Amino acid sequence: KRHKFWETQPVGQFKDLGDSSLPEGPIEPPTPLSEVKQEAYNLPSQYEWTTCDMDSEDMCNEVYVLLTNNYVEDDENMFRFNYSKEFLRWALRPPGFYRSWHIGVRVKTSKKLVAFITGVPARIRVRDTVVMMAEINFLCVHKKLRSKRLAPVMIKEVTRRVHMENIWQAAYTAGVVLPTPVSTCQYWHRSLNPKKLIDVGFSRLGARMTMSRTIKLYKLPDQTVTPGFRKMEPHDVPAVTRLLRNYLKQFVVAPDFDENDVEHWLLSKEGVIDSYLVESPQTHEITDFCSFYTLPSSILGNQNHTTLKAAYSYYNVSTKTPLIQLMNDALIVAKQKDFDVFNALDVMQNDSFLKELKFGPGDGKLHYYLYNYRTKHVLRSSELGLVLL
Ligand SMILES: CCCCCCCCCCCCCC(=O)CSCCNC(=O)CCNC(=O)[C@H](O)C(C)(C)COP(=O)(O)OP(=O)(O)OC[C@H]1O[C@@H](n2cnc3c(N)ncnc32)[C@H](O)[C@@H]1OP(=O)(O)O
Ligand SMILES: CCOC(=O)c1cnc2ccc(OC)cc2c1SCCC#N
Repeated sequence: KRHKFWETQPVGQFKDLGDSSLPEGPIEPPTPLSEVKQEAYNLPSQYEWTTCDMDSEDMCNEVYVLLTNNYVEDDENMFRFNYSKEFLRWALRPPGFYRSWHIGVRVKTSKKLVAFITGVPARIRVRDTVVMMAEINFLCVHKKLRSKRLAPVMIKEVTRRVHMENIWQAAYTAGVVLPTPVSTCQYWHRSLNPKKLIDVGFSRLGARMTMSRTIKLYKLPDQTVTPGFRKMEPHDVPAVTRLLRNYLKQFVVAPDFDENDVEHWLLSKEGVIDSYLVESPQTHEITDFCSFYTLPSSILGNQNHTTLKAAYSYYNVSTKTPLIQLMNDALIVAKQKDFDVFNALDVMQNDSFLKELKFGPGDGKLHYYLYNYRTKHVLRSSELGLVLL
């Protein structure tokens, strides 16, 4: 497949696969800041760049509406991600964020927002090297403006703005295969509301299974079972940071979270992120942690249901409680909160609980990418300690 744009970019190229003489690390050196292009890339004449201030209710709403109608759908067009405004504000304003990296494209005449791309700064460790990167996300072009090569311009513009902050690497995920994945993961789904998943056509009644038998199969206890299992609170940030930093050391690629990052990314926020921990009733030590984020999806073309309430496994650490028991408690809490499905990638040690907790494999893959950073080998999904939103 010809990748006319991606072949021009400092990313692993398919032709280089297998060439193990190429060293791990940056593909191109930084450019002197004085040589970074100062002016924005040219858009087709009827469009203009805009910076989307997510603090502004109106702008945040415009972004929400664009994504709600034009963002990612599954291959069968059954679902479309429906990130909430609160989620977008959370995802786009971590410590050290740049408003200039929240980039929109408007129609000059109508001022309608028709495209969007974002970056947020993140310290990402690759093996023993911590690299300042931009996490790129929410790339979206309105359905009516597709296949006009707008995406490469959006990507070059966010690259330019990231370069202006003296950052030269990026991390991103996509369901499409581009040059060249550092790793490829699989989605897994655990039904919490099997009747709804069957109604919308995602799941099907198993052979020789009745609906009541299926509901019984996925039934969960009303209460969590682990002693000391509770919601994370602000005063837990130092202990959770220690626990998480130590746990993430085992993975080849992982965020280098400090206390500020943990406070932003992992403290519970109603309807956005839920985080729990196990505090030993005897020693009051924090021994385990689990978290999931809330990402609903619009259900496309169904008479009885409009929204799928989905929880997505985020970061989980088990040092005393068996991971299977910890994650079963996460399922129990998600069911209590009326989620329809609990999704997880086969990253980190998730493979150890997926089948036993009755997750089923999805048909979608998620490819992980680094920009301007080569890894010696393609990584196994269990070597990934990074979850992007
Ligand atoms: C140092 C800092 C560096 C920062 C930047 C790092 C890199 C960040 C990269 C971005 C990371 C985003 C991560 C992220 O947001 C998470 S992945 C979600 C992406 N968004 C969607 O799928 C929403 C629905 N689809 C659309 O809005 C459009 O189809 C999009 C906008 C996706 C493409 O618009 P279009 O109208 O359908 O297509 P053209 O404009 O005609 O352009 C075609 C070219 O775009 C390439 N393409 C298609 N999908 C892509 C994707 N998901 N990543 C990268 N490239 C993608 C494609 O291969 C082709 O290039 P090629 O000819 O070389 O093959
Ligand atoms: C019921 C299981 O599927 C999903 O939860 C779901 C929901 N919405 C989507 C929107 C766009 C979409 O595009 C790839 C996929 C989904 C999926 S499956 C992959 C995400 C996970 N887990």
